[in-house]
Amino acid sequence: MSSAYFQGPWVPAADRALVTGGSSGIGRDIALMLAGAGVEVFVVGRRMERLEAVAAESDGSITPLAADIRDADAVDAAFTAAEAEGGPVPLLVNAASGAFLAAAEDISPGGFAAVVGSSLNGPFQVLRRWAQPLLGAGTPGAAMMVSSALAEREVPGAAHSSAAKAGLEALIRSLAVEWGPRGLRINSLAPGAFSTEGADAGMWSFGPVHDAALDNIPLGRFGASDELLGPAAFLLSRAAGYVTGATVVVDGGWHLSPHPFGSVFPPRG
Ligand SMILES: CCCCCCCCC/C=C/C(=O)SCCNC(=O)CCNC(=O)[C@H](O)C(C)(C)COP(=O)(O)OP(=O)(O)OC[C@H]1O[C@@H](n2cnc3c(N)ncnc32)[C@H](O)[C@@H]1OP(=O)(O)O
Ligand SMILES: NC(=O)C1=CN([C@@H]2O[C@H](COP(=O)(O)OP(=O)(O)OC[C@H]3O[C@@H](n4cnc5c(N)ncnc54)[C@H](OP(=O)(O)O)[C@@H]3O)[C@@H](O)[C@H]2O)C=CC1
Repeated sequence: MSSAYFQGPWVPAADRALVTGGSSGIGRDIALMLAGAGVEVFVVGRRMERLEAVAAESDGSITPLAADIRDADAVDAAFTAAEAEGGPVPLLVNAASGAFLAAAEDISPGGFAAVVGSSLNGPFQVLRRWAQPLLGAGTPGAAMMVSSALAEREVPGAAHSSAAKAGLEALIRSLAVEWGPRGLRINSLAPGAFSTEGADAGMWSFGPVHDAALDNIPLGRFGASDELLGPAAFLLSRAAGYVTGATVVVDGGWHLSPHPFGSVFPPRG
């Protein structure tokens, strides 16, 4: 995985990065890609043993830091640890998020809060804490928030998640305008269907959802991880120096489908 993604003008915009959700799936792939390009990477997630496993795959350039992004104090502690030796961390990737499929009337207040907390409130606390020292020092930086193609569309069974991700995309537009004049770029990457541990367990292993996705994705298949890494590398590189407030959708055209999930609806209970 590797520095092959960073060539020519596509060099990383900085040499230190913090990646939330870096212990699994999309965040893990991005963390390893950055480390392969010579970037010092801090990976954040709730379970330390999974973070340590990713760190062990690197040559010492990945440091694990356990935190739940819904806990502002824990987020602060993770950034403080990352900043202890090299100062503010100029590159941020927020891939951490959680969701489950459920009919809207079966989503409890606690369930709605858990999903919005990890997909909107938590990512805001991460962005805010990341930006504070950079703004204070006048150091340029670039953030890439992992959104979802479902932010743009109706998705039965994911009312909480689609609302939160749409909020996340609105948030990055506002922050791009507030912080752009002070040197920070803020963008989002919106994946469609990618097989990962978390998404397979929570979504794609549900047969009707998997089949409805395949029926409605214009390119007719799930994405391969390297098809997300290229766009991610671009947003995190100097080549994207004039790109901010943008959402790059990588979904094989799925969000353009008239009815992205057909008539599928998750079972109750
Ligand atoms: C064009 C279109 C393109 C669309 C193309 C894109 C499609 C999107 C595909 C993928 C999207 C992804 O996000 S993939 C990433 C998936 N990865 C993950 O989800 C991994 C992380 N997941 C999680 O952490 C959990 O799922 C999550 C619930 C969010 C947080 O966990 P917590 O431990 O904090 O929470 P818990 O204590 O377990 O639960 C909190 C509350 O949520 C409720 N809850 C939990 N699971 C529930 C469930 N299955 N059904 C109902 N309710 C549930 C509990 O009952 C609690 O409610 P009360 O008891 O009432 O309080
Ligand atoms: N795969 C797909 O098809 C799609 C994915 N996405 C988005 O891509 C991103 C990555 O998803 P994916 O790789 O599939 O999922 P995974 O479940 O495989 O990975 C999720 C990662 O986030 C961490 N994480 C989850 N919740 C928290 C939290 N509250 N605080 C800190 N870390 C957390 C997990 O570690 P731990 O559990 O130990 O905390 C893990 O490292 C998410 O934002 C998701 O919404 C969007 C559309 C489609």
